[in-house]
Amino acid sequence: MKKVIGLTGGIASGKSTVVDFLISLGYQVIDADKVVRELQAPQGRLYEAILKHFGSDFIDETGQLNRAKLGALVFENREQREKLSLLQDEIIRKELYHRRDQFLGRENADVNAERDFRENTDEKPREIADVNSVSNFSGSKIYRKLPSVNQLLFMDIPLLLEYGYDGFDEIWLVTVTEEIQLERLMARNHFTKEEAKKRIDAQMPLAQKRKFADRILDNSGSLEMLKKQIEEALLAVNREK
Ligand SMILES: CC(C)(COP(=O)(O)OP(=O)(O)OC[C@H]1O[C@@H](n2cnc3c(N)ncnc32)[C@H](O)[C@@H]1O)[C@@H](O)C(=O)NCCC(=O)NCCS
Ligand SMILES: Nc1ncnc2c1ncn2[C@@H]1O[C@H](COP(=O)(O)OP(=O)(O)OP(=O)(O)O)[C@@H](O)[C@H]1O
Repeated sequence: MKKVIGLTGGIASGKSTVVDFLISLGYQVIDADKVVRELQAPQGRLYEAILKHFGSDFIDETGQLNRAKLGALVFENREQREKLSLLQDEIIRKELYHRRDQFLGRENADVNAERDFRENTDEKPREIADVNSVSNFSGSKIYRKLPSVNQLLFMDIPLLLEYGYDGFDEIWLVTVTEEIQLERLMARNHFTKEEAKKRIDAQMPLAQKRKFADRILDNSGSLEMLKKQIEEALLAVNREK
């Protein structure tokens, strides 16, 4: 049976890092931030609506949406953030559910989507070395099977809990300590402490998100530690199928 796993977290908690690893293993991922960027591109379904409601000040000289400028506005001002959400939410939600339904075979996929799906589909079972196995010490590795790549779909949705997305078989939460989240966000986006805090405060606190999660991936440590937790989570999906 196919399973849909909702992947969420906080801003800069490491969702894309988890996604990169899942993709390297061959899994299919719907990345909500990427879908939003596609919809916000000129000709995209969100572009005209944003232009109409926020004005041409938010369009740059190449005709693209100036996301940095819009981001600065909406994270500064809750009312503007709600206005943007009202404008975008339904269209984004429909698109994400449509893509999920294509994976589940609930809709007739269009030609391109179907082709992409087939190109990404690989029947081979994934195998990884069991990192906890004693036999590793004698040099021979024990392999345990990961779920096959066409059995699972991951949906990376930053605001999954805030916006009440549903229909997942499991929810995985990528979490970090508040200090590390702030540090990584400032470093990645070159934000001041104040700018970073505003973005973090626009989301449900990670401590609160924990109670909605079926699995917690703690990304406060190294990338290696994160990968081990992802492998364990994948093996658990297989055990519980
Ligand atoms: C405000 C926008 C233009 C800023 O763009 P920018 O390129 O600066 O940021 P980016 O899109 O890469 O988002 C980075 C992160 O910010 C966080 N974030 C984005 N929008 C919001 C929001 N409205 N509230 C809280 N956090 C948000 C998410 O963790 C996201 O991963 C853009 O994020 C946007 O359109 N956001 C709304 C997206 C949305 O409604 N998504 C719903 C499905 S998750
Ligand atoms: N274990 C780790 N150790 C050190 N740096 C890390 C680790 N995991 C992620 N990072 C770095 O932290 C930053 C945030 O990670 P990432 O972009 O994956 O977060 P995200 O949750 O996808 O963010 P957003 O919500 O903004 O899309 C990136 O610069 C990434 O390279």
